Amino acid sequence: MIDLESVGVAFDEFTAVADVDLGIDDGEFVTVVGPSGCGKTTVLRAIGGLQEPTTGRVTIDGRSPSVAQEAGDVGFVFQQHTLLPWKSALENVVFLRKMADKPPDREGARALLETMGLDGFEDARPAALSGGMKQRVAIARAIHLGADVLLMDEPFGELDEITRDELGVEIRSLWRRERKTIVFVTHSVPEAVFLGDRCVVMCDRPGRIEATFDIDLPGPRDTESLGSGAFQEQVAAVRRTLHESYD
Ligand SMILES: Nc1ncnc2c1ncn2[C@@H]1O[C@H](COP(=O)(O)OP(=O)(O)OP(=O)(O)O)[C@@H](O)[C@H]1O
Repeated sequence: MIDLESVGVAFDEFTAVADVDLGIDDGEFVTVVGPSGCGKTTVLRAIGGLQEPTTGRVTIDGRSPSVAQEAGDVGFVFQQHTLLPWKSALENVVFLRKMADKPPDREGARALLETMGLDGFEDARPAALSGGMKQRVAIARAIHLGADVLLMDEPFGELDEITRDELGVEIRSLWRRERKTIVFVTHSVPEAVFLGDRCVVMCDRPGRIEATFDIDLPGPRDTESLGSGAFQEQVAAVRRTLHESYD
């Protein structure tokens, strides 16, 4: 369980985030959407122990985020893939486990790369991979770490729309299989609705939670559901909230 209690973050005189209260259950897929600068990354960094809150507190299973992170229980996937350029795809996936002092599992890493559609690219260096493939490696690395909590900051932000949609479907099926807790930050309302079981809408000045939506879409989520009426209605409701916050 991730718990944010009255979390505020200020940078000198500037309040980036104020009064964020949010509880995230184990195994939940939560998306955070809002305009640029509303504090989404700051909240994610506070959850991951990369940003100390100025007020309030964050706990992960009762521990401070930095303790959870050092134990290898929190994995990150950023917009920029952050792979090591001199290591192969496979080595990039396995090395974080080494850093976290977890037992090596090369076969597990290989199988994960295969699941992510990277069969045959295990020995390729990042420079030889497309943007989408690099992000697949970064996601495989975070999952292979064995972390229960995955924090994702616009991981598909630099990808074309079709690759985004496909990776969205893949990340949902990985999540269903692995039952990780995922917190996923995005600018894109359709992406937030498609991926999340719960969508947290943030607004700015100062950054805060404006509303939370339970996303209920019938049937499995695949690229077909992007055209469904239920999906469009949920997207419209989130958009309305974002626009109203500007009035
Ligand atoms: N280290 C920092 N020092 C000073 N100000 C910062 C720092 N980090 C973030 N900010 C400010 O805090 C606010 C929130 O930033 P943050 O990156 O969390 O927003 P965001 O919603 O993730 O934006 P984007 O979608 O553009 O990535 C912004 O106004 C930003 O300029």
